[in-house]
Amino acid sequence: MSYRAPWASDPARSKGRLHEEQNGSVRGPRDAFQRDRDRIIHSISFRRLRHKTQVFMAPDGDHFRVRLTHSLEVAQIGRTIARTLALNEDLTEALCLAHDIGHPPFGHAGEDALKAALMPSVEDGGQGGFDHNGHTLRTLVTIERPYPMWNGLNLTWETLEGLAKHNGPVRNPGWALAAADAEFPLALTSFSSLEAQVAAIADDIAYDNHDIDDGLRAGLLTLDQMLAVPLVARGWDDVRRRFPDVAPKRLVGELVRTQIGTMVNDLIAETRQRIAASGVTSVDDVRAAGQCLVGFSPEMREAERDLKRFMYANLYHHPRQLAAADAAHGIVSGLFAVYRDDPATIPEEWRERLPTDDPDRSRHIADFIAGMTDRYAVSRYRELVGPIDLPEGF
Ligand SMILES: Nc1nc2c(ncn2[C@H]2C[C@H](O)[C@@H](COP(=O)(O)OP(=O)(O)OP(=O)(O)O)O2)c(=O)[nH]1
Repeated sequence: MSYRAPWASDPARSKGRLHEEQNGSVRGPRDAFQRDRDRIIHSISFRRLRHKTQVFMAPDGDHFRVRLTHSLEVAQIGRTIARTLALNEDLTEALCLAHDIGHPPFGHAGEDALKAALMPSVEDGGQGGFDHNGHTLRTLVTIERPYPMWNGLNLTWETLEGLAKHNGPVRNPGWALAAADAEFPLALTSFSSLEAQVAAIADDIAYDNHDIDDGLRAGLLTLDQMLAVPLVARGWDDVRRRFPDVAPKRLVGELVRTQIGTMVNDLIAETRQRIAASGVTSVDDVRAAGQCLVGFSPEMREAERDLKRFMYANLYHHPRQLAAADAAHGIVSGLFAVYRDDPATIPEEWRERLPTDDPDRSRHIADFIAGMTDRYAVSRYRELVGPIDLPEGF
């Protein structure tokens, strides 16, 4: 379409889908990337994100982010950036909405437990390890089964490619990514489209900011403590100057809004400059550019790194979070051991497809566990293993 930049992804020029589709009558007016976005929204894995940990495990408070609300905030930020840069909004949105679909229950703690259960080295008898980005591809290509004729959502090459390269070009794909790439080659070593680069950085902008909001809400962070971060201190000065008579606790939302706006504006200005300087004229040029064209200015990159360092030290690794992560690790590894030692405990739908030998058997069990929501994992653990006292922070 004419309002899109020449370096934007174009659905009319998509490299297509793995399986040919002939159901033209139900296709309607949507283009390929709109259909990808809609397939993701209608998938079971997407719905399950509503009960999967972002930072706080199975949170009781209705106002804390979970993977679903995080993904929606990422999509909102991604669409704003894509529209301003005249990129394809639908592809950007599809990538934002799907980027966390491979997360197991309990976020990083659940992932660590599955990593430990599936030893990485296949040569040494391991099962190929576990990684949430690789598992996003595996979920969308193999595990989701809404169609009668093939496994997976049969998404376009551009959507799968963007998800595979969420963290940039991939030199050493893990097991799941290599398997997806073997089925539908995704040119893993080149750079991704600008839409995928936008989705990746929209992810960071969203969680950098909403985790401040949630950390304050949970009482694990204080505003005074946060002012040690230069980016936050600058935002806070700006907010206080604009609203000198408003009580500080009423201004947290304004601080988060201001900071998202500052990061988005910095990103757009820097990206415009990089695109102009690179001389790219097509999406193929973008993939061959040898660098990420979407990015923060050097000053903002440094400021954002400082913020992340602070958040790891003070929120993500807060003693209360570490205790919750320990308990979550125990739940996931406990479930893995039960299902492996006593396959009769696996629900029929998964048991009837259980491979007879390792590593396929362990992988199948990990697929089942990775799809669980936090609350489903807790309830299965209580039923199959025994009572568990969940620490504060669960
Ligand atoms: N509770 C807790 N949360 C964490 C930890 N590490 C990261 N998080 C939270 C912070 C963010 O909200 C979110 C970022 O992790 P993601 O898996 O979404 O992104 P990450 O950059 O780790 O990987 P990705 O970009 O998806 O490849 O998870 C942790 O060790 N504990």
